[in-house]
Amino acid sequence: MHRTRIKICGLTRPEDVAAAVAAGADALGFVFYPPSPRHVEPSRAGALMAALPPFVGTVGLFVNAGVDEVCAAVRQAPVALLQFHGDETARLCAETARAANRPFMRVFRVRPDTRARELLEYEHQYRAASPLFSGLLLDTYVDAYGGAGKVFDWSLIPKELAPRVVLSGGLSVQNATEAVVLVRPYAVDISSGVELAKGIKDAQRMTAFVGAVRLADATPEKEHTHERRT
Ligand SMILES: O=C(O)c1ccccc1NCC(=O)[C@H](O)[C@H](O)COP(=O)(O)O
Repeated sequence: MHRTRIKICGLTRPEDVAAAVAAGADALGFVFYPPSPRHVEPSRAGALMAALPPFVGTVGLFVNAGVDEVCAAVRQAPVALLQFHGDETARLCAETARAANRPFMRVFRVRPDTRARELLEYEHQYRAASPLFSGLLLDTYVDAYGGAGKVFDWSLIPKELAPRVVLSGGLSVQNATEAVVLVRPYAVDISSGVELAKGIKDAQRMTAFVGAVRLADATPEKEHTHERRT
């Protein structure tokens, strides 16, 4: 049985970090994008991370940050993985990841007219650009950069790509089981769906979300009702 990994993103408070870990999150995300209401200073994120037990992954989310900015952030908050959520080119991701000495995830923001082939080519492009590329995170395209709680059409994800992707965008306690049963992604990522307010997480919703994903993991494989495009 596949165990879908779970990342909870946009943590800003020690009590939320503790609750996310208690809920069973595999990884925690810290938003290093000052305009975001979920922004944390790297020094604060470093302090939040210092309280973590072993085997909990940490991710630093950046939007169009410069190489120096990313390197300075990871010195204060030694996240295990970078997440590039803006318009960073493959070359810039490769250069930044090398300078920061960290693997990275690239975000693709899916639009209604995104084609399956485009997703596969995008993944290929980033994989070819750097050995530090660790995978694609699929989020929903919105005019702002993210954490908007909007779902995209999961049937756009090619079947061969699904087991490698991190699925995000508008996931919630209500839709998590369906999303995981339909897509069978490597991992899921949630932020606004487990919030009381922006940057303030809800312990009960985090626990319920993890439970909804585990329910999907335990649900036997069946024919996908969504037709996958190629
Ligand atoms: O959270 C933000 O404020 C944010 C700002 C800029 C870029 C990305 C941002 N968040 C992305 C995420 O938290 C997740 O990776 C993911 O997109 C899930 O978001 P949600 O739809 O709210 O669950």
